[in-house]
Amino acid sequence: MGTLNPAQAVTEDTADIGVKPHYLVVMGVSGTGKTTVATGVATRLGWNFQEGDALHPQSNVDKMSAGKPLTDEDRAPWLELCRDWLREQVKLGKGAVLTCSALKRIYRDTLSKGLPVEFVHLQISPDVLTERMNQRSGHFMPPSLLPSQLATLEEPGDDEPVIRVSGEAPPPLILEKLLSRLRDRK
Ligand SMILES: Nc1ncnc2c1ncn2[C@@H]1O[C@H](COP(=O)(O)OP(=O)(O)OP(=O)(O)O)[C@@H](O)[C@H]1O
Ligand SMILES: O=C(O)[C@H](O)[C@@H](O)[C@H](O)[C@H](O)CO
Repeated sequence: MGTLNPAQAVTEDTADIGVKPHYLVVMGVSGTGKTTVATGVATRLGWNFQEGDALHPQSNVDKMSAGKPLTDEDRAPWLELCRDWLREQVKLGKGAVLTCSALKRIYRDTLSKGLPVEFVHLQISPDVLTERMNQRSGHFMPPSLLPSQLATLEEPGDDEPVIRVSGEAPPPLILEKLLSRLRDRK
């Protein structure tokens, strides 16, 4: 849940010129800046936005809040809801962005099967992540779950529909970089 607003720092003249609708899943482990970047993209381009964390069953939120990592079984119903949302957005046809950790390849395959979904992987070092998680307050995810998040992450392969962006720059710069990558992607 980012407090920074990258969209504010983007000037009018860099606008959304040349960005056609995409269906993005901003992925990565907890604290990478998914919400910050995804809300920036959605605000800038007028696309629909869904916070993936809001689709978790309460049992998953309770489990993570108690410092216990989710299993494949825990994540399955959540991924289905994420996929339902993406499917609906593709039907609407105006572009959309979802935050979802999508840590394993099989999760990404579930989300994108038969849909024109692309993943935005925010890459960030464990040290920066730890610092961010420790500084963040008011979020259910405890920093103690970071090692299991990192151990579970399967980096997207070159055969996957992925846009890799460094998540370490200030949010406005990440947003500019991503918009430029989207403009280049037809
Ligand atoms: N590029 C950035 N530089 C510095 N701080 C950032 C950056 N992006 C996000 N942050 C801060 O790091 C914290 C995590 O960001 P955010 O909530 O967007 O991550 P997230 O990946 O959505 O996390 P989660 O999956 O746990 O909800 C927040 O306090 C946010 O303000
Ligand atoms: O797959 C998972 O383990 C979960 O989705 C987590 O990644 C959290 O939902 C999220 O990142 C909140 O911090």
